[in-house]
Amino acid sequence: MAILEVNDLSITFKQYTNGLKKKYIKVISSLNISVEAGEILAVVGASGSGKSLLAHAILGILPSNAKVSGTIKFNGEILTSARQEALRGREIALVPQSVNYLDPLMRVGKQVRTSVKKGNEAKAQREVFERYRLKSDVDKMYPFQLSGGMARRTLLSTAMVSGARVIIADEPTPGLDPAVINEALNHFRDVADNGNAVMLITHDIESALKIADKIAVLYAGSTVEVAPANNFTGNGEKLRHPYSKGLWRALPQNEFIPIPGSQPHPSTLPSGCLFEPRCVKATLECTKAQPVMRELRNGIVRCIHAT
Ligand SMILES: Nc1ncnc2c1ncn2[C@@H]1O[C@H](COP(=O)(O)OP(=O)(O)OP(=O)(O)O)[C@@H](O)[C@H]1O
Ligand code: NI
Repeated sequence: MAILEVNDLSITFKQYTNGLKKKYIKVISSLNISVEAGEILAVVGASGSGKSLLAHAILGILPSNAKVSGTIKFNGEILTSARQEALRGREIALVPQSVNYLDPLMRVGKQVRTSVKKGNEAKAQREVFERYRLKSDVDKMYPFQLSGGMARRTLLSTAMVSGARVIIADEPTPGLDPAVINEALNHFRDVADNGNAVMLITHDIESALKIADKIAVLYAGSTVEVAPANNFTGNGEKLRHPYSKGLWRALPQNEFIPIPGSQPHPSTLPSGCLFEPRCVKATLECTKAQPVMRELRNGIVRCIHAT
């Protein structure tokens, strides 16, 4: 059974334009993902595709002007806001994208110790800092005294000591040196191998492929494909969606040819398939409705033409 399951998630923001006119912007539409115990799901997609909002929706930390529909389940049970609050930091932990999430007024060693829910706090904190190469003088520092990389390693440590069943890491590694990136990736693999689930949000498909079991590709606020990691190979011939194939081929180590056009802004989404305006396979049918997610060759895809 999936530990974490997101079904048909949509998020709309209510905004006031000048003259106090209300405007609704749909930033996530009909998004589906699930992660099983023992699994790492990597979530990839361009900037603005909705990766962080997905993470914040699961944690229940969206801004108050966000309207959410669809269901999010943890351990088979619906995550209500009361449950989200009870589980946050205990059963579901976040490695936030921004280092501003550190408490500016608390020494970082203490911040990490506070996250330890079981066992010896001091021991767990020192061990995780050793793992991330943070010397003992860092324990007593305040966030403003840390470099960007040290702050990231502190955020990683905070989530890793929590003992959570689900770790959601939102771009956890930018600015870290390759040895520490590898350490963090191996640590995620260990956490998953111990029967937990990891959702790794990243721009770095290459790194994600080293450890992930499945990759979910987001486009303009929706999932277009979820595929086993080993499908990201060769020319992308094993992938199902034209966007996933394009994203894969656009990598510098592959053909390095970008997909023409750009991802639509949430305020001007196409009415049919969200990728239709840029898709070489598009037909009139594609402009009519957003395709549903369907199973195909051991993965899922949102495209009527995928084979
Ligand atoms: N509070 C908000 N109000 C209105 N729109 C928002 C808000 N927060 C995010 N958005 C919009 O929602 C979309 C998705 O944002 P999100 O931060 O989830 O993207 P992302 O995939 O995490 O991008 P990145 O890779 O740059 O971190 C973007 O178009 C963004 O402008
Ligand atoms: Ni983000």
